[in-house]
Amino acid sequence: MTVIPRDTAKARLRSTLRSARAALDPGDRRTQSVHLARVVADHADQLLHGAGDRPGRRPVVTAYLAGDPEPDTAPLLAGLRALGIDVVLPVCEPGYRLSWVLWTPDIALERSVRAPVLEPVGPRSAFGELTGVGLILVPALGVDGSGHRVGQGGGYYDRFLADVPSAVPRWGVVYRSEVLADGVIPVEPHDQRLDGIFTADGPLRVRPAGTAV
Ligand SMILES: Nc1nc2c(c(=O)[nH]1)N(C=O)[C@@H](CNc1ccc(C(=O)N[C@@H](CCC(=O)O)C(=O)O)cc1)CN2
Ligand SMILES: Nc1ncnc2c1ncn2[C@@H]1O[C@H](COP(=O)(O)OP(=O)(O)OP(=O)(O)O)[C@@H](O)[C@H]1O
Repeated sequence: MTVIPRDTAKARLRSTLRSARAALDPGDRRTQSVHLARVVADHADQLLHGAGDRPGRRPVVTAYLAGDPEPDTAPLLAGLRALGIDVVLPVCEPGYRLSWVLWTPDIALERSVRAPVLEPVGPRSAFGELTGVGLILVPALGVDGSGHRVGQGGGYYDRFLADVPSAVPRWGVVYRSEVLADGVIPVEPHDQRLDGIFTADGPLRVRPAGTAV
């Protein structure tokens, strides 16, 4: 099981954000999740750049299977698939690495042995084995206006994003109250910045397109 430090400024912020998220009204969470799915579907195309320009091949988005009280990604996954976009989902591997499984609506799910999340059961690929990935959707508890992110604390996405070409856009998915003021998130050297934030209110680009990490 993932070991997470609890006594740092970031750990305290994580804990505050977790409590605030859990305190959101469930109806509001559902409504925001549905709006979020629409926002992502409406903007995926322009973010995907040339990822779909491969004859006969579908563009690919990396997403994730949300667990309560994260914004529900079920409508989002279905919405992307309805647009002809392949969605891949993460599996937690040893060493805080992620592998990826192609999502289908009827895919079997099982609880991860490494983190309290559900994972798809199916053939796994390393990110480098995937072709056509044009957008990375990143789970977060909060993101600030410079693209700094607080996640669940495993460091899975910081490690993953460090190895992904910066040309592939990486966008956080949060409730609108989780867009934080600059300076609130303690930044560490390993932290990977995001290019933008999806909320129910729309896309918010926080770094100019093409900026190097
Ligand atoms: N839906 C979802 N899937 C994901 C992530 C995520 O943030 N959300 N991850 C993003 O990296 C990875 C899993 N990472 C995680 C790492 C630790 C915890 C975790 O331990 N959470 C506990 C807190 C334990 C504690 O308080 O110490 C919890 O939620 O109760 C959750 C996810 C990959 N899959
Ligand atoms: N590229 C990396 N190489 C080595 N260790 C890393 C790297 N990125 C993060 N870590 C370690 O992972 C741990 C968690 O990092 P952090 O608190 O930033 O997680 P997080 O971004 O909130 O989590 P997650 O990405 O799983 O949602 C820290 O102990 C950090 O040192």
